[in-house]
Amino acid sequence: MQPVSATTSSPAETPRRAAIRADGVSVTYASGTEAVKNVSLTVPEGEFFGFLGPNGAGKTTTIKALVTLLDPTGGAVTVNGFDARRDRRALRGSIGYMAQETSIDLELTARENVRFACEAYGVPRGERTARIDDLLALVDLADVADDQAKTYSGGMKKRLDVATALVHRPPLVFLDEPTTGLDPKARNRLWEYFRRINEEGTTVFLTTQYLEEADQLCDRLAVIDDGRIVAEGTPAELKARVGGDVLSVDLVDADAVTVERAERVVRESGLLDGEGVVSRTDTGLSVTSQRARRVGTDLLVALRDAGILVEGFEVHSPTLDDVFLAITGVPAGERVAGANATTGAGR
Ligand SMILES: Nc1ncnc2c1ncn2[C@@H]1O[C@H](COP(=O)(O)OP(=O)(O)OP(=O)(O)O)[C@@H](O)[C@H]1O
Repeated sequence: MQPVSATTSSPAETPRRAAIRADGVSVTYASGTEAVKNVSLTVPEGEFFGFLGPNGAGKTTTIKALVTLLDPTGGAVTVNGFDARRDRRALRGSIGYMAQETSIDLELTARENVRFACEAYGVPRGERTARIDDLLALVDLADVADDQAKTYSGGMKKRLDVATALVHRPPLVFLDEPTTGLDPKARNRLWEYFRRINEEGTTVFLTTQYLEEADQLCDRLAVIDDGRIVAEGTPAELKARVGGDVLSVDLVDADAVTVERAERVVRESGLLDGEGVVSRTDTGLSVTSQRARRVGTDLLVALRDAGILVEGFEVHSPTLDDVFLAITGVPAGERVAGANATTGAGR
């Protein structure tokens, strides 16, 4: 293995080695699309790291550069101490990768799929049977291990995908939007496995569009938008960056003209004292401010005095959805070309 540099954490902790290190990584596709622009990040061993971003932000392209499925046009990648250009084979052997598209063969049973993965990853013959049984038990597919994968639900197929990515017991696993399209129950079940794997020492790099998923699972997050990392920190740090509480106001008429008028009323009320952020939402407004709790009622009165009917409201501590809205200007999971609905209240 190549020597790896250590990452520093709090002075009291022993510095952990970096499982992933990306230095100024850029990827421009042949079409000219600059999908990833000068991305640098370090993930220490043992961390559960989340990589968030809206559709087309560059998450999959970054993951592909990290797992050597594509060569960056600029920058350097080191994973588990292996340089992505020089030690490609060794790097690949040291990681698990669950792609967005399934890699299982639907005609085969779960057992056959995992056995096939064992062969592909060179798991010693004598260890295979026990390894297969362990993994199928881990993802709760032991009872249906001999049924063809085509008879499985979406959640079961994803769980089989996870099992095949783990056959060689990699110290680091990349999960690219592993729960997209699953119902909440199936998603929760996968979260349990991911947690368990991480608790047993596996470093996890997860991309997701689901902010609750990131909040539930991740020690630390980076947000990518339009190919650039725009925020990084623990979920708590990112929420603190929002700067205050959030007043969500649902309007009776949430048409563009009324919402714009409501936004103007809030901004010109003087109640926010020049700080805070007012964002338009599908149902009305979101007002993020240190003063949201104190002046919430007065803002509602100002709207009523302007003839704008309020259907409902609530004040809450920031969630990652609010972080996302504040950073990228669009609600999570939405990408509106050319639109930026966030405006500073005092501007
Ligand atoms: N093979 C490709 N050739 C050209 N452009 C591509 C290719 N793959 C992705 N892109 C473009 O690169 C940008 C980043 O795409 P990428 O798939 O990395 O984003 P993402 O954040 O993973 O999105 P999603 O959440 O939709 O999967 C997008 O503009 C996309 O259209």
